[in-house]
Amino acid sequence: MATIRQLTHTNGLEYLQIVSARSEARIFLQGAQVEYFAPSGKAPLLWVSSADEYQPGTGGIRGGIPVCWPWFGNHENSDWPAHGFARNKTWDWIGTQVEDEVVSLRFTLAPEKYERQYWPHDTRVELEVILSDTLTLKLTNINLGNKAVTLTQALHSYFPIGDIHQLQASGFAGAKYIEFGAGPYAQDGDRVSFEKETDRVYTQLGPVQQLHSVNGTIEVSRSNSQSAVLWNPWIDKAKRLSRFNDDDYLQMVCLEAANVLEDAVTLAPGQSHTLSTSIRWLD
Ligand SMILES: O=P(O)(O)OC[C@H]1O[C@H](O)[C@H](O)[C@@H](O)[C@@H]1O
Repeated sequence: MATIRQLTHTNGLEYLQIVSARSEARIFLQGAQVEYFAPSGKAPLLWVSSADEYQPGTGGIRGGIPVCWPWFGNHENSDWPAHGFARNKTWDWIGTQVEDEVVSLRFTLAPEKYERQYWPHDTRVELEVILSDTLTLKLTNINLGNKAVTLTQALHSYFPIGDIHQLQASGFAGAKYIEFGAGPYAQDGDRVSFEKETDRVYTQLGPVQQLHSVNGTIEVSRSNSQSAVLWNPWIDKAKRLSRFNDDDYLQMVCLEAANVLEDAVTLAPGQSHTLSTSIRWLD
């Protein structure tokens, strides 16, 4: 029988703890951030830094799946916050469904929490988190106004890959990427391995990638998304990053289901769009 408890972290943030026959998860209301997910009998599928202190408003927890909305990365207005404001705000938990030990939870960021100087638009944003043997996130935007709205976004997933030197990411054949402001480059082959700072914004990317790690293979699939970000900060950036240990780069990689660059979402009045990603252990 699935249980859902609303708890308060020792440092004050509220979260939901969900335990079912299929999986165990924690979701923080700040940012509607999934911070922990493990299918029954398997290792956690998400990575979190031990350096994070779970403080409010610091850009979310360094790990799990921060929601980057209503823009991804640095805004063209350089003093606007990186990755939007949604990851710093408390979302409302608005619905729960349990069927056959699959738990589905819905969250929304109320318009009164929007930073209006950045987002004057009349939109509704909702995140559905589906906890089964697989973790699925669906991020829906609806344009309730009478003008077209364009946004970029990402489900910024951090994965526990054990040893970055032994990681191979696959599923990139045919894609293009921009890195450190340069490109687009054509992807060379299907696989990516890591030997330096990597911060690639892929476009024209197929719907399924895999992370072949010493911990096993993680499959990440996406829908309504032709773009994704592949990130490891490596040695120097690890030292500069907040809420991150110097050697954390060895153990994590981010593969972020996105709508960025030419894959940005433009919604006509009344139109909706759902970005989704599913994550599972393959072995
Ligand atoms: O430190 P944050 O604002 O959470 O950003 C963390 C990272 O997010 C993305 O992966 C970007 O591509 C990186 O350039 C950035 O460093």
